Amino acid sequence: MLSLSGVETYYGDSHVLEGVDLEVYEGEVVALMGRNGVGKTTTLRSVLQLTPPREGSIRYRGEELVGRETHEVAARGLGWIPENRRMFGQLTVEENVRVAVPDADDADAALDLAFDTFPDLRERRDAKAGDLSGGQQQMLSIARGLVGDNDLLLVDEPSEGLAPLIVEAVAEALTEAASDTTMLLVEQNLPLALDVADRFYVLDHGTVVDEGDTDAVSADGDRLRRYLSA
Ligand SMILES: Nc1ncnc2c1ncn2[C@@H]1O[C@H](COP(=O)(O)OP(=O)(O)OP(=O)(O)O)[C@@H](O)[C@H]1O
Repeated sequence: MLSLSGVETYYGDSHVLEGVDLEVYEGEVVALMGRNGVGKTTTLRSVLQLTPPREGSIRYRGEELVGRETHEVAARGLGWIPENRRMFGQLTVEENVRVAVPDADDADAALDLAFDTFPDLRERRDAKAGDLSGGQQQMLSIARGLVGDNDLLLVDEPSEGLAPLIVEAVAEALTEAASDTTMLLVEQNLPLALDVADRFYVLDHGTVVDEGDTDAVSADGDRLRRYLSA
C-alpha cells in the first residue's frame, strides 16, 4: 500500500533521512521506532509531502507521491494524527470532530464513534478544545484522525506525555481503528507499539537498522531496547 525507497530528506543543509526503505501492506499496523531526533516525524512529513524528499520514491497504491502537493496526498485517503495535537482551539470538542468528517451526513455517527472511544470527550463536548487538558486534547486529536475516513493513517507518538490510564484508552482506540484502517505508527512506548503493531521498523541515523514482526521482539525485548534507550 505504501512503499518508501531510498528516501532522503533534508531541512536546509541538515541531512535527516539518509535513504529510508520501508513497506506498509494493506490492513497492517507498522510501528516506526527509534530514539528522539532520528527522523521518525520527518518520515511521516516526507510521506505527506510536508517536507518533500530530495531523493527517493514514495509510492501509495503504486502511485508516486513525491512531487505532489500535500492536499493531493490527503485526497488519496492518507490521514495524519500529528504529534503536536493540531486542532481548532476556539471551536468546541463537538465542532472539532464535525469539521474532521468529510461528509456532513456522517457527522452524527462520527461523534458517536469519537465519544464511545473516549467517553471523557462526551462530557466535554461543548468545551473549547483550547480549554481541555493535555490528555483530553490528545484524545480529541486521535478522535479527529479516526473519524476522517482515511485508508492509511500516519500516527505520530499518540501516547506522548499521557498518563498510563489514558495510554491504555489510546491503545484500545488504535487497536479498534486498526480493524479497518492501515496504520504507520510512530511510537516510543515499547509496550504500546508491540501491543498495537504487527510489524516494526527501527530508525537510527536516518536509516532503517532493524525490522521484523512484533511477535518476535515481544519474546526478545533487548533487541529493540538497545536502539531505544538513550
Ligand atoms: N523544521 C525543522 N528544521 C530543522 N531541523 C529539523 C526540523 N524538524 C526536525 N528537525 C531535525 O531533524 C531531526 C529529526 O527530527 P524528527 O522530528 O524527524 O525526529 P523524531 O525521530 O521524530 O524525534 P522526536 O521523537 O524527538 O520527534 C532532528 O535532529 C531535528 O532536530
